[in-house]
Amino acid sequence: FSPPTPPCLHSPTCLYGEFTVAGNRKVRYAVSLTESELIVQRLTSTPVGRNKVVLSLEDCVGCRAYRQHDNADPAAYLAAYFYPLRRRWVSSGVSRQRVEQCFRLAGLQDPRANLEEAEKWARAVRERCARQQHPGDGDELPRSCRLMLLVNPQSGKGQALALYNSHIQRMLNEAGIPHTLVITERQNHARELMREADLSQWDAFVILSGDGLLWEVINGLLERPDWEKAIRTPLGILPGGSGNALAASIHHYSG
Ligand SMILES: Nc1ncnc2c1ncn2[C@@H]1O[C@H](COP(=O)(O)OP(=O)(O)OP(=O)(O)O)[C@@H](O)[C@H]1O
Repeated sequence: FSPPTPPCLHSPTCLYGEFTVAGNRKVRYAVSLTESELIVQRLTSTPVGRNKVVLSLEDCVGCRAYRQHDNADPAAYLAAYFYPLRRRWVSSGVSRQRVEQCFRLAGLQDPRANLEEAEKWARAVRERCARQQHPGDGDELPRSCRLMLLVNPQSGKGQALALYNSHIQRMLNEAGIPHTLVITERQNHARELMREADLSQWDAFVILSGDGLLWEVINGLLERPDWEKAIRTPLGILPGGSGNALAASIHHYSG
């Protein structure tokens, strides 16, 4: 194939391909991957200004290649998941909105060759995402993270578990982050878990709750004999409580 003339506003194209999308095999798209962006251009004529989408790899949480369970179809699929800041309504503030790009690769008759091509793309997108999001890490990718996600089903109006089912589980899967879900059963449950956890098994603890559960996690870690090392374990908080003051401040200051 011969890539189209690279758009001068973007960095050089690293990968180029022409694919259809999962739901419509008639319309073809030119897909270009640069060091910092995924550029998707519709090849079939379309209303002016709506034929090109530029997605920043800084907003990409994950990318994967897969085949569907249809032996008659040799195609492979490439899915990339983005959460760019967008305005939902003209008058509203910006918030992160989910954008999924899913392409169908069926250039060859051999299903394995199509899958290999999709995997090559997925690896290339993930590597560039890592470089954009963690510029200091050189070419080395961070190893996959083993996460314990603690959810307090009682926090706030009792919506934390629903939030996990509707958003968080999907986002972690899209990001390729294996996680163990722990639903706290009572007051001080999280604190006891942190006192006893084998920290060699975990890379991070994330709390989906209000301030109270994080308070328990921190206290549990500080009550361990190895507290000085334990308290360095990365902690995260996703707002699932009523006030969420701590989550709001941390996310505000971290941008
Ligand atoms: N299954 C459970 N049943 C009852 N209480 C629980 C359970 N799991 C955790 N808890 C306790 O609930 C307390 C309050 O939780 P959390 O801070 O998450 O919610 P919240 O008070 O509604 O939120 P916010 O702090 O934002 O107002 C925690 O200190 C924790 O000990």
